[in-house]
Amino acid sequence: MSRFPVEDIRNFSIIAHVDHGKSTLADRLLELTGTIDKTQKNKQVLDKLQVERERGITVKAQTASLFYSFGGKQYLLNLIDTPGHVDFSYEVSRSLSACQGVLLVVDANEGIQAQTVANFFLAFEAQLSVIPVINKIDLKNADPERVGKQIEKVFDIPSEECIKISAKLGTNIDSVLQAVIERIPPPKVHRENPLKALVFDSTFDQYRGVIANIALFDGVVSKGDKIVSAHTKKTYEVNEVGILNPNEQPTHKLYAGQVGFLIAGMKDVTEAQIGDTLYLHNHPVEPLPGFKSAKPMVFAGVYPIDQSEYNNLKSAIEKLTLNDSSVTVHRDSSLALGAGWSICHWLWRLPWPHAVLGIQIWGPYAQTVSTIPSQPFSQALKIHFCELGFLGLLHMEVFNQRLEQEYNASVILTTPTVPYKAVLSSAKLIKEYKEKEITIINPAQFPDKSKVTEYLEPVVLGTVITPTEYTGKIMALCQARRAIQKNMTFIDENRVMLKYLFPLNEIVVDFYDSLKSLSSGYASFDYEDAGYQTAELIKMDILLNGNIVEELVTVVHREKAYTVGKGICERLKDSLPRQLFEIAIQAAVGSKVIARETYGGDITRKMKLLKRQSEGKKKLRKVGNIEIPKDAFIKVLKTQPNK
Ligand SMILES: Nc1nc2c(ncn2[C@@H]2O[C@H](COP(=O)(O)OP(=O)(O)OP(=O)(O)O)[C@@H](O)[C@H]2O)c(=O)[nH]1
Repeated sequence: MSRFPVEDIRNFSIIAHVDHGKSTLADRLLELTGTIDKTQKNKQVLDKLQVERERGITVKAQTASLFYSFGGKQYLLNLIDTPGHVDFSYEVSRSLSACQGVLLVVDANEGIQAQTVANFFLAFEAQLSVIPVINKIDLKNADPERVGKQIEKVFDIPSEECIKISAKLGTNIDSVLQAVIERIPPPKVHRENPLKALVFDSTFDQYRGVIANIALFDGVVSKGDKIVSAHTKKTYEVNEVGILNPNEQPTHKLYAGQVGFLIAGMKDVTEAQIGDTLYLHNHPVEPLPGFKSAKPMVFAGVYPIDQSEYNNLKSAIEKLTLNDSSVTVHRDSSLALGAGWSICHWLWRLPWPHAVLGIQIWGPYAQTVSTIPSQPFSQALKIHFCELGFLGLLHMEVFNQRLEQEYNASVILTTPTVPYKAVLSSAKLIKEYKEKEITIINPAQFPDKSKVTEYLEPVVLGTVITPTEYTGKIMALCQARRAIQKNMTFIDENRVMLKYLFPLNEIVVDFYDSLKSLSSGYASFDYEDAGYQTAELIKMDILLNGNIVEELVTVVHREKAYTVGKGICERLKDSLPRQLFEIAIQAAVGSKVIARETYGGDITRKMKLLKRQSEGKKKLRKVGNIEIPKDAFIKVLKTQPNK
C-alpha cells in the first residue's frame, strides 16, 4: 500500500435515486479495474446481504478499493457504494464523510427524482466534487439531453459536464474513471502525523469479532500496533488490517488517505462505535467530529414469536444494531399483562378462569402451559419486547428481514408510531419527569389534556417529483394528509417538483404506496426532518366489552380519530374467532365512544342455550370470556391504522 502517495488516491461514492443504476455502475467499475472477473457475469457484487439481493436494493454501504492506470500512473480509487432509498440517507451521509467526491447517477429516462435532489444536497453541503453521470442511455426512451438540462436547472452544473453512459452495456465507463481522477481532489491528510482513523462502519463476525471499516485521516496503522478507541479509551492490539477488494484482503499497513478494514480483538458489540476515532497508544489525538446519531422517525415494538426466545432476540438485535447503527433500541421492556385479553394472548386456547388457575392446569392444556417459563406466575405473565426506532418503514422491514435471515430470529413487529411531544403544565408531572417537555412514544403514557399546555407532532419537509399530469391527484392526496404546500417548481415542461410540510404520522405508513399507485409509479418522494408543530392530539382507547385493551391504545389527530378508531374496531372484529355471545368493540376518547362494532351472537346455538343463558351470559360478559387467538392482537397492531 505504500506505493500509493496521497496524490494518487481518490475516495468517492456513487449516489443516486433508487434503481438509477448505482450498483450496476459499481460492478462495471470493479470489472474495468480488474477487481472482479468480467466472465463471472457479476451482478451487484457489492450488495452482499441476502436481503439486498432479494429486494434488488442496497441497504448497506459497501466499500471496495480499485486499482486503475491512467496517464502512465497507477491510482488507488476507493469506491463506497451507498443505498438510494429515502430511509437509508443516514448511510449515505456516513459514506460521504470518507470521500472527497461523488458520482451522481441519474437515469436517462426518468430524469431527476426526489432522492437525486436529496443526495445531491448531502454531497453539496459536505463540499464534495459532484460528477453528474447520466445512465441507461441504451434505453429506447432515453433522453440524455433533457436530463442534462434538468441537471443544469436544478443543480446549476453545466450540462456539458455530464458523462453519458450505459452501465448495463459498459458504454463509456472509462470516462467515468478518468473523471474521478481528474475532477475529484486527493484526500487532505498527513502521513507523518500520528495515526487518526475514523471508524465509518463496522460489522460483527461470529469468529473474528468486530470488523471496523476505517478511513485514515493521518498516520499509518500496521498489524501489531497498539491502538486506543477515543470513545471507550480501551486499548487493543491490531490483529489484521487490509483493504476491501471487495472482499477483505489483508495488507501489512494502511496509510493516511486510504480506506480499509481493521480487526483488533473488539469482542463486544458496544466497543466499535461508528464515528469513533482510533489512535496509537501513547499518541492521543483530537478525535474527529464523528457522526450525529441517527434520528429515529418511527418506533415499533418487536416481539419474539416464542417468548422463550427473548434473550436470543435481544442478542441478535444487539449485533445487528452494531452493523446498522441507525436503529436505536429505545426500550427493552416488558408489558405486565393485566386484563383477560392479555392472559388469553398467552394462553389463547384457555378461557379466562383457567388462565387464573394457570399453574394448576393439566391434561389437554399441559402443552400450552409449558410455554410459560418456570418463573413465578406474575413473572410469567409478562410479554418481553424491545421497542426500536427506525428511520422509516422500509428500514423497519429490512431490519426485520435481516433479523430473520442473518440471525434466525422470528419476530413480530407492531404498527409503527411516531414520537409525539407534550409541554406539561402540571407541576406534579414536571416533577415526575424532571422536565417540562416530554417525548411520548408509548401511547399509554400520553398525559391528559388538563395536564399539558400543548401537544406537538413531528413534521417533515417532503419533496415530490412527478410528471405534470398527476399534479392534481397528488395535491389532493397531500391535502388529505394534512400537508401544507410550501413550493412548486417546474423542472422541465413535463415535470414538477412539489414541496409540502407533512405531519410525519400521516406519511409514515402508507403515503408512499398511495403516491406510487395514483401516479402509476412515476412520482418519487423524499423527506427531511422539519422539527415539531402544535397539534390537536388525543388518546384513543379500544374497549372489548367495556374493558380497555392496553396494547391498542393509540394517539391520533382529532380529525382522524373516527377513521382510525373505526378501522381498528373492524380489524379486531375480523381477527377474533366466532363467539357465542355478543361482544362490543368500541373506540373511545375519554368517556365518549366514537366508533363501535358489535360482534358474535350465533343465533342457533344461542337458542339451544337459552335456558342456561341468563346466568351464564352475565358471567361470561363480566369476565370478558373472549378466546383471542395469539395473532389477533398482533394483526390489529400490525395493520396500518391510517388505511
Ligand atoms: N437498460 C439499462 N438498465 C440498467 C442500466 N444500469 C442499470 N440498469 C438496470 O436498472 C436496474 C437498477 O439497477 P441497480 O444497479 O440495482 O440500481 P441501484 O441504483 O443500485 O439501486 P439500489 O441499490 O436499489 O439503490 C437493474 O435492473 C439494472 O439492470 C443501464 O445502463 N441500462
